[in-house]
Order: sequence, then C-alpha cells, then structure tokens
Amino acid sequence: MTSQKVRTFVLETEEQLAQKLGLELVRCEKQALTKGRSFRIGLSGGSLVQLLTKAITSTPQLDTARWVFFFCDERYVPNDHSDSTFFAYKTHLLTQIPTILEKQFIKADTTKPLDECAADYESRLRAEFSDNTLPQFDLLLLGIGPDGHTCSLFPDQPVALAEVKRLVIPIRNSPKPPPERITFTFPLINNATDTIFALMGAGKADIVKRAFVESDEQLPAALVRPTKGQLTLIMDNGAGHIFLPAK
Ligand SMILES: O=C(O)[C@H](O)[C@@H](O)[C@H](O)[C@H](O)COP(=O)(O)O
Repeated sequence: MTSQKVRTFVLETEEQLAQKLGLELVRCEKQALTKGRSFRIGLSGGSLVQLLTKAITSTPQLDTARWVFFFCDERYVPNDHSDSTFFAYKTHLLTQIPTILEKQFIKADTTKPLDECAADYESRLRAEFSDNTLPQFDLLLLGIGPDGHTCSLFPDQPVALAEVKRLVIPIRNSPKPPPERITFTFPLINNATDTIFALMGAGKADIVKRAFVESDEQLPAALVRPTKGQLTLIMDNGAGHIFLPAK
C-alpha cells in the first residue's frame, strides 16, 4: 500500500454519515467533471443502496445527470430479481431520485452464462473508459461483510483474490447468498482515484478493526490498497468505535 494516509471519519448518526458521504461525492465528482467528462462511479449493494440514496438526496449541488454508475459486484440473477443489486438501486434510488435515469446504470447481462457475463461486463466497462490502459474509476463505494469480504471477494478464495489479469471475474461459491456473482478484481479496485468504505453498525466494529487497524490480510477488505488513489472510511460510532478517542 502506498504511504498515503487512510482518511477516517466517524459520525454520530446515519443522517450525519449520509451528509458526510454527500460532501465526499461533491469532492470526487468535481475532480472528474473538471476533466470535461462523466463521473464514473462503482457501487456495492447491501446497506449502501439506502445510504447512497440518502447522501444524494441530502446534497442538491450534485450534478448526477453526468454520472455513470457501474456495479463493483452483481448477483448472477435476473435484473428484476429481488437479489439483484441493480434491482435494489432501481426500486430505491431511481424511484426517489427521478432525475437519475436507468440508462445511466451499466447493468450486467445476467442472461449470458456466468463466465460470459463477467467477460461481457469487463468489455462494457472498458468501452466506457475507451482506452487500453487499466480503467481508473473516479470513485468506488464499498462495503464490508462480517467475514471481511468486499465486493464479492471473499476470504478463503485465493484464486479470486490473486487474479491479476481479468478486471471482472465470476464467483460460484459466495458464502453470502446468492452463490453466483460477478465481481471487480483487485487490479481494477486498487486503480481507482478514490475509494470510500461506508460502514454502519456496531456489528461491523470488530471486522473494521481487523481490516483497517490490524491490516489482517486474510480479509479481502484489508487488501483494498489504492496504488495511487485515496482510501477513505466513513463510519458511524458503532462501526468506527476503534477510531473514537479513548474516553
Ligand atoms: O452485493 C453485495 O452483497 C455487496 O456488494 C457486498 O459486498 C456488501 O457490500 C457487503 O456484503 C456489506 O453489506 P452490508 O453493507 O449490507 O452489510
């Protein structure tokens, strides 16, 4: 990992966390739009869906019409399935923020066989970045599971964690249902300009400590080490307990 410091923010309430995330979105968006192009963001699923919706609705200065949304991971289910991360954003974020259009989301084609679905998503992603170098996302929004997974990269899956060639790979044995997914790999993840973990709940406190204080390399989240970019942790008091000043 570069010597770059990890920025950590611990907020009292979910509302304050969403507002802080909104201000980080303003910062990251500005960096992209000043280059005269769209803001390219990678999304995770789970609790981030509602949190991102809150962050955007509480930050009116965002120019979300210029955003292109990708999925850092997606479940291998139909796009209208309740397990689909796209479906979660469609039913939460798109309904609450009608100025954001479905066509701004680059969906995975889960009608293809799993391996083809992953390769196809990689080519869709490369097309958006349009040059042959390693695509550099403006921002990736990540979560962490109780086992330290992030995206759909899970502990004890060394082949997936060690992937250095492909940018998107199939996952067949996710311990978090559903079992089949596609996921970004570390070469793509660690090339982002900004990476933000948005983490809530006391249930995350221990894994946050293990991943980001102890740097336990058994945990995929601990392997998120931007090569040139900035890593930021935005947490509530529960998840970020270890970062609170000692009483
Ligand atoms: O599709 C997924 O399941 C997510 O991308 C996954 O990586 C998520 O970020 C973590 O499991 C944390 O989920 P919570 O934030 O809901 O705890």
